[in-house]
Amino acid sequence: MQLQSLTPSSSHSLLNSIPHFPTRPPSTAARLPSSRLFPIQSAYRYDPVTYPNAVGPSRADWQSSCAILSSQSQLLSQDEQPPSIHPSPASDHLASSVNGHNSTLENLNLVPIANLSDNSALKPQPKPLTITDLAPAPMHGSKLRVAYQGVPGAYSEAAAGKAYPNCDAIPCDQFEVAFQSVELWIADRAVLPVENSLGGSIHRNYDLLLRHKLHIVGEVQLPVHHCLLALPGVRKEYLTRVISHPQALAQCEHTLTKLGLNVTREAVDDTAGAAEFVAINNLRDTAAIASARAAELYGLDILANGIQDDSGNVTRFVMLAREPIIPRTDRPFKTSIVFAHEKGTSVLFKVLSAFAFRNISLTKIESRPHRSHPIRVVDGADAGTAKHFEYLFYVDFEASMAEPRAQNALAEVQEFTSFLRVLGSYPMDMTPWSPPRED
Ligand SMILES: O=C(O)C(=O)Cc1ccccc1
Repeated sequence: MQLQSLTPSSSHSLLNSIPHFPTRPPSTAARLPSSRLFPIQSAYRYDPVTYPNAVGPSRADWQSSCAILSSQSQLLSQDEQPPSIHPSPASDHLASSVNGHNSTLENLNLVPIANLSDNSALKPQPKPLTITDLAPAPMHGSKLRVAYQGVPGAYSEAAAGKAYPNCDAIPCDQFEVAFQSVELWIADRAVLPVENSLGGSIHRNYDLLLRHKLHIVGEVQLPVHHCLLALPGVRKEYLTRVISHPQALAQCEHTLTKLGLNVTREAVDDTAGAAEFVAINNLRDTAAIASARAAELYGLDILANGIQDDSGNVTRFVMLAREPIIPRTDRPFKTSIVFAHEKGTSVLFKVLSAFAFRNISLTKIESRPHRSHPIRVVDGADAGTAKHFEYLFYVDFEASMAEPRAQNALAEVQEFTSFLRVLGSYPMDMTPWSPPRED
């Protein structure tokens, strides 16, 4: 995997290219003049002496820009339609490209038939689209851009690299920004941690899946190997505080006590961000729980290695895209759904029996209270009415939506529920992994 360590100039060219990206017309936010993307200074000063291995200021520029995009995009309607594959009249002037076919409206031959001259047979004809042109694929060079929440060295970045070797991993300061960078065609995929073998489900991220229209197109399971990191020369006895992502703190709770540390725990947004924070602020009383790679990037020492309470600590991440993938049956697939019903509890029993009856194994079931926020249940005309549900149920099952048994199960589920959404049908991560050896 290649890190998104953009030079200032490449960072600018990335953002300057936003108005020219898409085959599909970019949204209002993406069409902002690029000059409006750079009024904000970096949140911190990049100091190459303090962190020789850290990424440069361009990452902060990138994050600032994402933040601007994020705030701009909140002005857009929630119900904005996904951009159409055909350029709209307003964007006819834009050169567009379909997976490497550089094209304007004319040479894509999308003009009305009447505009073709009689001797059109003599004219060079456009190259026909092939099936690969229609598949969701990166629009900007051969590298997939994968947005993740956190800074370089975060586990989500490693998950992006496992799912898409050779991708450009793009750090975002919030999950919301990672989602929106895909929705706005700045990134091709977003990576989202959803559950951990020790800490359980990451509920907030399930809620995000529902608030956005992205589709799950893949999953990866990542063994997570935590380290205790501090500034060079700092000893465990000097520590009064340990900071990290709440999941990482939970996963190391017992080991921290066993190490004899008398420290307060403080939660921050991501593990590598904690390491960066210790380094930037030159904190000699604070350690971070993060990866060995974060130690290397931010110039910290590893005081203790493999401090997770369970050596079989695995986090599951899902990969999100604007378009669903076409489900197949030639390899194991998983499907994720979310459903709700206005009243009555027997619906859960009925739904589960729809799967049991067809021998479809469930790998996950999660319920989320959902009293305060109404969900818009869209009808055929895409109008929709707001409905309040007591609980939402998230279910993962081991079948592909290309299989008749899965289709029949969902047809039945639909009969019992008032709200049903397929979050995605995607290949299961079958890679074997083994816990790292404890020394
Ligand atoms: O903070 C990170 O590095 C993440 O990617 C989230 C996370 C935190 C703890 C375990 C796995 C993923």
